[in-house]
Amino acid sequence: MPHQITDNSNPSEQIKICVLGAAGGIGQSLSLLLKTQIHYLLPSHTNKSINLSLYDINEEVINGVATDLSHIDTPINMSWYAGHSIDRCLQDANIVVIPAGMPRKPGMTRDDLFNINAGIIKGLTDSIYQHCDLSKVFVLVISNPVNSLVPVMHYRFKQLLNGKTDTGIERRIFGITKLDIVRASTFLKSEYETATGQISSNMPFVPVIGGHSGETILPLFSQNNWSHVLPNEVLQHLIYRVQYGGDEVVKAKNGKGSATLSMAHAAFKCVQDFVNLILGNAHEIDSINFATLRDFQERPITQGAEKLLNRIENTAFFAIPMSINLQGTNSVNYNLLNNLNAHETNELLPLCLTKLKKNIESGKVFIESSA
Ligand SMILES: NC(=O)c1ccc[n+]([C@@H]2O[C@H](COP(=O)([O-])OP(=O)(O)OC[C@H]3O[C@@H](n4cnc5c(N)ncnc54)[C@H](O)[C@@H]3O)[C@@H](O)[C@H]2O)c1
Ligand SMILES: O=C(O)C[C@H](O)C(=O)O
Repeated sequence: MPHQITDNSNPSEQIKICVLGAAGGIGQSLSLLLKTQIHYLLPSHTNKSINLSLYDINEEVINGVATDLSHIDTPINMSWYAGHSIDRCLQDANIVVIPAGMPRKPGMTRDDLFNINAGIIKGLTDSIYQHCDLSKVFVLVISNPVNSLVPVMHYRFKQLLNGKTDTGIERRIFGITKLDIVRASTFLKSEYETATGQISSNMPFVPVIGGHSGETILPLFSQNNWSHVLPNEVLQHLIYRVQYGGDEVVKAKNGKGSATLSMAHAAFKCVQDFVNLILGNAHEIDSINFATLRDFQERPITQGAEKLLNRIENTAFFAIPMSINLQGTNSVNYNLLNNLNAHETNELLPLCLTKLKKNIESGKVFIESSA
């Protein structure tokens, strides 16, 4: 190792996507999607190319997986690395996606993964700090517990940067919570079709805000008309299913890990957005990600939601619709807070915020006490 295949392109015309933990369940499936699909975003006449750069600590598996992927006939350049070669993997990266870390087994919570995965994320943050251009790279964290590991990365960067804020990296670190949105959409469609007897070829969009664990996951079914035909007990069941969808998969896999295929699909959707942004296909993308809200938000909000907004901002990290440009989060769209129903406002949100704050604090304390 390391390996590089057919890469004759000029680095300035190249978009480099790194997957750290590429030999794992999510890493392999995501890398397959990227190798087979991501070039469709390239305009037909372009001098730009996409380079997929894979890394894992498991040298044997990454070597096999990447060699296999490298035979696929798409115009995606590939390179792969293991062990100490992470520097070459990360050099010139535009997007770093991180599914590195332990998955759950039945009986475990995501918080039970904290000790081992926080150490992994701290180490990878140090590598990104050393080898990436912090004024351009986007970092997308998949590893669990997302609610604590995004703060681990955020506060580790703060520590390493020692007061310097000129790179703006804090605006370009995101936790991927897209799987909750994917699940909310899938489960709502199924309940809607059962309730109405109507089959639809469309998928309903349900914003899911908050965090990515149990009651910190806040699906806003009130925001989609399809849910309005459902009886209250079905809605309550839907909320529970989205909040504990991860457990459903962990139980079904019976000790062989957690969601990998649906997660790879969700991560691929996110990466597509960022590639579109970097290619200039979009000047700004709107998406829901788990990120810090402090320090940079605009406040296009009506009076009614002001109290809610303060509670969310005090939590410091939260998944909510945001507009992102090449510099990172540009503005946070708080408008949907004006339309929450009473149950979402008075019961679900307070529970979410209480638990989320604790998870965020764990990440912060981990970095402060391991300086
Ligand atoms: N955000 C979400 O919605 C979501 C969904 C599903 C799973 N996850 C999480 O994603 C993580 C990965 O899940 P998985 O099923 O792919 O696990 P996995 O065990 O199959 O793969 C993890 C990979 O990470 C690698 N790895 C470990 N330490 C590393 C390091 N320091 N650098 C590089 N690679 C390293 C391992 O060698 C392995 O190949 C878990 O923490 C899981 O809980 C998150
Ligand atoms: O549940 C898990 O541990 C994995 C992931 O967070 C999920 O929601 O499927």
